[in-house]
Amino acid sequence: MRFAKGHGTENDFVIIPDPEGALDLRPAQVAALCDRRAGIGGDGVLRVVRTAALGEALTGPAASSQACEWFMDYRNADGSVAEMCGNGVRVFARYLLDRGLAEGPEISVGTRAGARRVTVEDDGDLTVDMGRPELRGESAADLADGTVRGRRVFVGNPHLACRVDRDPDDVDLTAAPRLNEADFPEGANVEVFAVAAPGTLRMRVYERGAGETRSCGTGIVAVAAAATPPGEGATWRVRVPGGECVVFLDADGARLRGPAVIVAEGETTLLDSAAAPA
Ligand SMILES: N[C@@H](CCC[C@H](N)C(=O)O)C(=O)O
Repeated sequence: MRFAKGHGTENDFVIIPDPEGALDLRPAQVAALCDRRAGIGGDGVLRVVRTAALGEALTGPAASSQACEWFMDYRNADGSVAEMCGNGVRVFARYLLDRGLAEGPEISVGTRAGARRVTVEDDGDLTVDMGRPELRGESAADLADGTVRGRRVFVGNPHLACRVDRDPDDVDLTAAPRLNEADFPEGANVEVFAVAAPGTLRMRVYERGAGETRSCGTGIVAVAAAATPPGEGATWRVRVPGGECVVFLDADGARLRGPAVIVAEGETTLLDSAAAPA
């Protein structure tokens, strides 16, 4: 089976081309591909499938994806399915463009959170229309070194964006955050962030289904939305351990700009990981 490897601000993905939807990618196989010692290694898998061949009902928020030629079937490193990935969709678009499977400067990618328009910038960065982040009240997470409080933000997938009054590097993210299940029945990605300078945020993230990662595009949008006074627009630079993205917020929603690169390609065999559910 062919694969490619790519990343956006070091949020890294195994890309599996499956244009005709021939693969039945099981969670244990995804976990094996993402294993950093026994596999290729990645925070998730991007299965590249034609929307017409997906074999999955696209209803609710996903319905607008029906109009897209290509669908990003996103899986977390533990094999679970996620609705959306802000870094992944840029890497997915880069893969389509590099392989001549789509033509820029604008392409639309189907996701379980709906269609996402990606624009190629002159310097090679990609900008994604991320829709309107929904701010939904407060919640808390228990971390290894204490409790953090934050805003629940929905960016197609669920987030708890927690502003902390210390350097995010000093927060202990070694253990999975414990969340209020009533607030997050499907789990959530947890961000800790602080204002580093006017217009600049610093953020770290513990991703649902992947653990601490070096970046999370939807998380970057979530903290930008949480840091912006209600009803106002804003532009935020958001620094993460793996680099930097920019978020533009206005009445139409959020746009996420950042890099995306393909670093390798090759062949692999689909194996089951003993660590993941079959
Ligand atoms: N890294 C991604 C988010 C991937 C999905 C997330 N772990 C979830 O389960 O919601 C991003 O760049 O947005």
